[in-house]
Amino acid sequence: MTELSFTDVHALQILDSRGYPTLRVTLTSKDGTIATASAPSGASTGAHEAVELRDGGQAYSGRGVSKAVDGINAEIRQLLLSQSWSAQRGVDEALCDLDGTAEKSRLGANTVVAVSMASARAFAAHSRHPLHAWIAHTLGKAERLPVPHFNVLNGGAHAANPLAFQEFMIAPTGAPTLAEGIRWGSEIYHALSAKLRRKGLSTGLGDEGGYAPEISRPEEALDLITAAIVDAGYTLGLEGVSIALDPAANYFYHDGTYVFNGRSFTPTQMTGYYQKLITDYPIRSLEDPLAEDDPHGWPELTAALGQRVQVVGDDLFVTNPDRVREGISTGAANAVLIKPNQIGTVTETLDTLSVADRGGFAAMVSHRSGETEDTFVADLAVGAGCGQLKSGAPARGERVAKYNRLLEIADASPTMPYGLVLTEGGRTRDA
Ligand SMILES: O=C(O)[C@@H](CO)OP(=O)(O)O
Ligand SMILES: [Mg+2]
Repeated sequence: MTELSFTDVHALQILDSRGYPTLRVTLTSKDGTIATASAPSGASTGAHEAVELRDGGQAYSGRGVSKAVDGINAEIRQLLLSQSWSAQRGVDEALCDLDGTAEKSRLGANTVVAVSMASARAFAAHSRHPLHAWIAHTLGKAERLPVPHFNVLNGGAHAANPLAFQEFMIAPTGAPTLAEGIRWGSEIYHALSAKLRRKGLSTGLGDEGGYAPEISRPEEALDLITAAIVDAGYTLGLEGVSIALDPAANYFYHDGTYVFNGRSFTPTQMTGYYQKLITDYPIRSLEDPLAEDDPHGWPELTAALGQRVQVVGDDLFVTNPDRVREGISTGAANAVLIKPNQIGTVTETLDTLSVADRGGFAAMVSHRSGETEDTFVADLAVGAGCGQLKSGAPARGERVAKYNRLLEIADASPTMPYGLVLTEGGRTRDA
């Protein structure tokens, strides 16, 4: 393949799904392709994530990104136009060098990730492959349509209700095809709305499009969701519809104790609490069940529950290959959440996927709570072959953009397999 030459680089400030400023970049190549990408933004961020650049020097999403946009239109433009490029890794390494900080704070992770994703699209187009196929080829993996994990009930930092747990997801693990799975998800989402209305509960939405009723106990949320699954005519469990939780436990962890619903739990008691939840409900995945600063709790929880459920590190690993490597050696979890903007470049994201794969960890690709219409993560999930994507509710444009992109890929590739990749014990694994 000939080298890729960029002829123009241009960024502008746009809005994200929460109505906060973010940025979009467009790269024009000599071969005539135009590649764009937009930066998403998290609300419940891990302490070790790469850092966004916002005007006024504060990490508050309400601030503008004009400095970040200027950085792309000046410094980064100059860098990308200064030579031709043989591979994505070269572009990403040059971006990291230009930034010069460990956490990408000078140019900003929002800047770097948008340029990196747009560049990956340019390389894919240059090689005449769809983005997902280019990713699979770069990783040496077989493509697979992921099980969509629909976040149908929101709490924590994503909603104004008193529910401490952040995300309650339904996963059509037993659906025969992606299209069927997406239909199941939408039917259950609407059954849940009807159920909430019958109970006089609000159907107002949280940041990811899930309902945010005024409830506080996780069990209440799980009772509503399992009832909605049954109301919609589906069975509970891996052969039907399973549940995945993201408690995002950082947000209710204070001085070594987990506090919610007027009760306090030690890390060991939290493991006992989750044990009961996974016994009582068809839960297959627990993301951030404990806080990022609870190094002893994680291995203990994974040893106790890891044969029965997927234990996913999000804030714990922040898509960082070194942190995942450490987690593999300590047995802190058995899976990693993958969000490109947590680490900053596509190459580092793919490196994290490879580290996880070699260490026997599963992976789930994820959107952020502040999103745009960019669908990069849909292609990433397919190309990684990891079998799982979470992109919020089956409603709201920025969330369904990803699910609709999956449907488009499925339509163009009728023989591509769909579903989780499971070990004999029923745990998720990479393909
Ligand atoms: O915690 C999470 O997994 C994410 C996405 O759902 O939320 P945020 O983007 O706010 O970090
Ligand atoms: Mg999370």
